[in-house]
Amino acid sequence: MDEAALATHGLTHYFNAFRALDDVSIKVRRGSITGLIGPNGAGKTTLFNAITGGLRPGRGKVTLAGLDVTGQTPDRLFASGLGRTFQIPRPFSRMSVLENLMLVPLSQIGERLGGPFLSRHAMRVQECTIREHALEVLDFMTLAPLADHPAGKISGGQMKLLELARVLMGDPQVILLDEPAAGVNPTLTGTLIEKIEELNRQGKTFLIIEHDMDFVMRHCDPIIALAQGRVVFEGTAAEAQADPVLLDAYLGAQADA
Ligand SMILES: Nc1ncnc2c1ncn2[C@@H]1O[C@H](COP(=O)(O)OP(=O)(O)OP(=O)(O)O)[C@@H](O)[C@H]1O
Repeated sequence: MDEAALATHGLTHYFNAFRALDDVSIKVRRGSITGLIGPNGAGKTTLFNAITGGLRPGRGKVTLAGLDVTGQTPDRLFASGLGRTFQIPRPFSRMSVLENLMLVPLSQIGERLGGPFLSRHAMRVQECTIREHALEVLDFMTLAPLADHPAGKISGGQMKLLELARVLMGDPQVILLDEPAAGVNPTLTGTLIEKIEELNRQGKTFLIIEHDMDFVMRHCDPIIALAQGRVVFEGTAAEAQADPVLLDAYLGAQADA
């Protein structure tokens, strides 16, 4: 059986004449917490967009558990078990934290539960089920006390937890996180890491873009580095710290910043 929960095969993408992705082939091992690093502009978010359907790659293929999913819409991919969060959280700010979670399955899981032909009674039962599930997810993410708060009024760190909670509503097997620790205080980062590791123990696979090297070195294995749209390194944290190409391409660039 293919070990890769997710893989890209020769992904190449141009923005006009600029090559943002250059023949990117990566394998995200089932059950891993894989880190994706690289200097600003390396192509990390473009790679996430090409994987999760926000961008149709010019060339190459994306496979999810061995199945070709290249160019599928984000909604379809989410329904197939691939979830992602964004660098800048995008909650519906006037809705409550709980409502933000309940919206996810109405457009996703709800369709699987019976589509538009449900009776009123069945719809009420479905809404209760979704509400219970949302409350469980909020509890797991330590957000239950904020359930009735407007999502726009919670802290940046809590929004990152909410993003992951929204993704968990779909129970995806593979989760992509775009800079989960950016702008998050150390306490909430600790909570986030604890939850990622717990979900990983339950079998979920993660691919995480992160600039916080401490986070990456401690919690990600393997680590993949991109520079100028190309994969320049893949290995363990210890190998990353000793790799001259990586030091030059990334850690050096960071030191210059
Ligand atoms: N829609 C677009 N149109 C044109 N150029 C783009 C577009 N999106 C990204 N780029 C360019 O592609 C390159 C890769 O950008 P990308 O956002 O993927 O990098 P990144 O590694 O995620 O950077 P960061 O760490 O700063 O988020 C950058 O030079 C960026 O300016």
